[in-house]
Parts: sequence; C-alpha cells; structure tokens
Amino acid sequence: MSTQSANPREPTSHVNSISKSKILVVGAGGIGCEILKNLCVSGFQDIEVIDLDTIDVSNLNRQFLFRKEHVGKSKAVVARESIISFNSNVNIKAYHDSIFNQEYGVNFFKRFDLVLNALDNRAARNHVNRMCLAADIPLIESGTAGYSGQVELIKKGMTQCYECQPKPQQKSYPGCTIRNTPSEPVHCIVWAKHLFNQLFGEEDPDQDVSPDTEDPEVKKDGAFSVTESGDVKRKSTRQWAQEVDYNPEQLFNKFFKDDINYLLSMENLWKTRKPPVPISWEKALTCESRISNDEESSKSLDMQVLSISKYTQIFASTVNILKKELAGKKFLMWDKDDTPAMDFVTACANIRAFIFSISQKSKFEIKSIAGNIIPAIATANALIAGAAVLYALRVLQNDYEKCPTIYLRQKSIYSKVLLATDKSLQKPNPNCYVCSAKPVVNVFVNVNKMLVKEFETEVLKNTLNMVAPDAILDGKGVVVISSEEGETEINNKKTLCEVGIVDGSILKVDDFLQNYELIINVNQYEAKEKDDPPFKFIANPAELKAKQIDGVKNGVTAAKNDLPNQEMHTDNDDVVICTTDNDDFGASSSKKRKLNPVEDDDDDLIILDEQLE
Ligand SMILES: Nc1ncnc2c1ncn2[C@@H]1O[C@H](COP(=O)(O)OP(=O)(O)OP(=O)(O)O)[C@@H](O)[C@H]1O
Ligand SMILES: [Zn+2]
Repeated sequence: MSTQSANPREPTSHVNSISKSKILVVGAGGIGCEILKNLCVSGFQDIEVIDLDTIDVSNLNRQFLFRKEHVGKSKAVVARESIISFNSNVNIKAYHDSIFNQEYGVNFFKRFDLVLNALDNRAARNHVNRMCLAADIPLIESGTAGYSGQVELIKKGMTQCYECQPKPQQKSYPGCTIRNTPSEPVHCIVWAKHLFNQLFGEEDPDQDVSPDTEDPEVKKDGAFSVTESGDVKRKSTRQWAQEVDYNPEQLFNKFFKDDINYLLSMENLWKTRKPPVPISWEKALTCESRISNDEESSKSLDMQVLSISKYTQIFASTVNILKKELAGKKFLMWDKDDTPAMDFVTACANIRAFIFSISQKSKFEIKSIAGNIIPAIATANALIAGAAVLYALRVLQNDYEKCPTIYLRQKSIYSKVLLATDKSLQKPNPNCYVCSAKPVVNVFVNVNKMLVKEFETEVLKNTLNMVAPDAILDGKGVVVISSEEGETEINNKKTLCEVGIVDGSILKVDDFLQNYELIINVNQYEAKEKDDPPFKFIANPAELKAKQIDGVKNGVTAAKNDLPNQEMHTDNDDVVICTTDNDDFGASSSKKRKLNPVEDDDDDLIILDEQLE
C-alpha cells in the first residue's frame, strides 16, 4: 500500500475506501468463488453476489467454497455462508437468480462502485456489459478456458467495452454436412444432439435431421431431381414420433435405415465419397462391430467405444425413458449432465458414425464435445481471479491506467510468458453499436399504466421527434415496437410492464426513416397530483433530432426537427426538460433493419471458446 496514515492505528483512506465500497460479483462458479475469497481477504466488506445455478458434484474439485453436503443448493447462498464462516465481518448479500431478471436493471447496477463478472456465457456477459455502461459503473470482466484466461477493465468512454470488437464466430457446420454427408465424429455428434431436440427438446427448424434435398450438390447436373413430395410437406419429426408413440424400432428404422436409403438415392453425393451403409433394427441388435483404434476394454464403460448392438439397446431404453420424462411437459432441455439425454446422444452419434464409416467416440469424449467442455483448471481460475481483484483495488484508487488487459497464456514454445498485459488501455471503438456515444434520454413513466402504443405516439413520436421508431429491449434483444407494419401490433394494447419494459430497462430506439438513434433509460414514475404530467424526461434538447449526413438534411421530417429547442420547452408543458452533458453520438447508423440483434446461443455445439482471441 503506498499511502501511510499519520497514526498507524487509523486505517488509511485507501483501506477505508475498500471497506466502504460496494461490489457486485456476477457468477459464483470457478472464478466467482476465487474472487469472493480474494475480495474478502483484501478487506472488502460490502459485497453482493448473484448466480442462477445450484451446486453440482462436478464443481467440487475447484469451487472450494462448496462441499459435498452443498450439492443441489444455491451457489450464491452457499458461497455467502462459506465466506461468512471464515470472516464474519463481511456483509454479503446473495441472490439465487439470473442477472437477466427485471429486478436487476440499471438502477440496481447504479448502487455499486464496481462490478466483477465471473460468468461462463457470452449472452450474460453482453448484458452486464450494457448494464454497466448504462449505469456508468466500472466492470472487471474475466474468463478462463483451460490454461488460458483474460482480465479486462471496462470503463465507459475510457476503454473498449465487451462488445467493441466482434467476437470470433462460434464454430458451426453447414446443415447439409450434418444432414447428408458427415465426415467427422463431430458432425455425427451435432446430428445426434439435433435429433434429441427434434424428438424431445425445443424443436428448431434449423436443426432438421432428415436428408436435405436442397443440398446444392444434390441438384448438380440434374442427376437427382427432387420429387415434389420429397421435402415439402413432410411432417415434423416430433409429430411423426408421437404418432408412432416413440416406438424405438420404428424410430431406429427411420433414422438409420430409411433416411440413409433416401440419402443413397441422391447419387451425386456419393460420386466421390464412400456411400453410407444403412442398418436395420434387426441387424443392429446382433451387430457386434465397432469402429475404434482402441482395443482397451479394461477401461470404464464411459471411456470405451461399445458395439452397435449395445448402442441399439441404449437407444431403445433411453427413448423409453425420455418419452416418459417428456409426458406432460412441452419439451426437455438438453443437458450434458442428464444421463439418459447424454446416453441417447452417444448411442445415436455412434450408430450414425458407424453407418458413415467414421471413427466412433466414447461417451466421455462425446460429452466433452457435445457439452462444449474445455476442462476448467483451478490454477487458471485462481490466477485470473487474483488479477481481477488486484484491478478492483486499482480501480477504486482511480488508477485506471494501470489496468490494461491481462492475458494468461498456456506456456508453449511460442509464448514464454504466462501472464502478459497490453501496453495500455484499449480505447473504445467509435463504431461500436453498444458503447459508441448515443444520446441518452431518461424517461419517467408509469410502466404499469402506459400502453405501448401510447409510449410510441406520445413519448417517441410527439416528444422525442421520432418518425418510424424501432425499439429494442436491451439485453433481451426483443423488438417491442417496430416500424414494420403489423410486426408488433400485438403489443399495442399491452402496458409497458407487460412487454417487459420496467423500471431500469434500457431501450435502444432507432428511427427507420431518419438518422436518429436514442438510448432510453426507463424509470418508474407515478403521477401523484392531478396536474402532474403523465410522463417526464431528461435529455439534452439539442440531441433530440435526426443527425445530418454530409450536410444534407436527412429524412422526411428534417423541417420538423429543425424546430428550435426553445420551442420544445414551451410546446409541451407536460414535460420537464433538463440538460445533460451527453456527447453527440458518433457513428451514423445504417438504415438496414437490425430488428433482431443476434444474441449468441452458447449452448450450441461449439468447440472454440469465445473469450480469448
Ligand atoms: N445469467 C446468469 N445470471 C447469474 N449467473 C449466471 C448467469 N449465467 C451464468 N451464470 C453463472 O456463472 C457461473 C460461471 O461459473 P463456471 O464457469 O465455473 O461454470 P460452472 O457451471 O460452475 O462450471 P462448468 O461449466 O465448468 O461445469 C456459473 O455458476 C453460472 O451459474
Ligand atoms: Zn463498445
């Protein structure tokens, strides 16, 4: 510590500031447990922690705040109890909840001096990033993948945000490879996971498992002409499975015999490839073959590749179990730790691999691919959490410049250093859709009473000068108001609250007909007196208009937006306008429709980690 107190018994101001600062930790898993312990031993006394999950046996090897007797209990709650058991001076509040929930809006985030992320998925990281930007609270973002890791400070206007640079696309595979011409084990595993979802999970048309007659290769030289009946009016896999009451034999024959025969009829596909060999239920039950280089049978069953007859039995028994689990439910959630689901995927992936002469994999290997697991390394988590809390101390001393991004790398011939840092803070990307400065308006409105249509007309159009607004509820990516006719009509008569706009929500509003974007922070407000206005807002009046592009007035309502700001004050006396010191917004928005910003679904079958470049 650099500062010395005059009286050694008096705490220094830094110690004081640590003990008084209010910290939020998001996630109480591998990194979260380490961060909580580090915060606690560094003198932090006012901590809140949130995690949606419960403790799994597989967490115990590295999430040391948890013991065997805690399995099944809330991670956040048990983490709190464990920390208090070794330091009762710490004040910790635990939430067993998702950070996406409405209660944790901008106003919730504003209560903290600093937020530390210890999450495991991109969607939640994006959300906290946006919340911290909106609340203008520094965020320390950290993540590990095996032996690698990263700690990054995110401070509005000073550093890059989590979304400033496009993240590498998660690896996905062309649908026709999965459906028609698999050539690697992973293709069969993806197919089997899709089959699980088609039969028992949330049906997704993009996860069709049947032969794809639209495959460009199929149509080449017209060698195979797609029959009209071919793909067009096919029943959904789920509907068909229900009709045959999930009979394992019928299911098996469809997926592993009939569909394969159908694929064989697409002759083009097999001109340069080894054609698949269909297998019937009866043959499969007695087929003792397997495709594996590994002759080791002393290993546990999960580590071995089994025979086709074994996988066929597993297929039948898991279909029966999953069918029962599905009864009365809309769908089952895929979970790598759910034994029947994992066994089903292992069996289907290996039967398909056998048909296509692809090497088969043990259940253990398939689990690590299907569950997108990169083994968590306790020491990597500890190093990263140590760096995160070191940066927390620096941030609270306003030593932002001393917090360039830290990288933990696996030692190799190429990287001699384990921990490296950037030379300086990475500046925000001026074109970032998330953090580039856009005008911010604080709107105060009764979310329980105001209808969406009223909000659109009275607030967005009549007050904020929008013409054709598209409003997206930030974090959720939900379009609540659309300029496309009819698209969100269903919302018109709902209250703001009913469509998820509550106190602390952030709306991104983009005018389709003008170069005009706004960020709206929603605040709950109830008119008390009869004369109170139905809503109020705080904004910089100069920003409430379309931006000009290259000196040309943009959009059909340029004239309307040229009204002097003064006029706005007098024009609308229901409204209180104060001035804020927001910057002008940077990059001009393209008028392409971006109604559904793509939120990545981290649960898909992906091998690469998203956190590290
Ligand atoms: N939206 C969210 N709200 C709150 N907590 C979340 C949210 N999304 C993820 N988390 C939590 O972040 C933590 C991340 O920790 P970690 O990466 O160690 O994952 P894990 O599930 O404990 O371990 P593993 O994935 O390796 O089995 C998890 O405890 C998870 O529940
Ligand atoms: Zn950004």
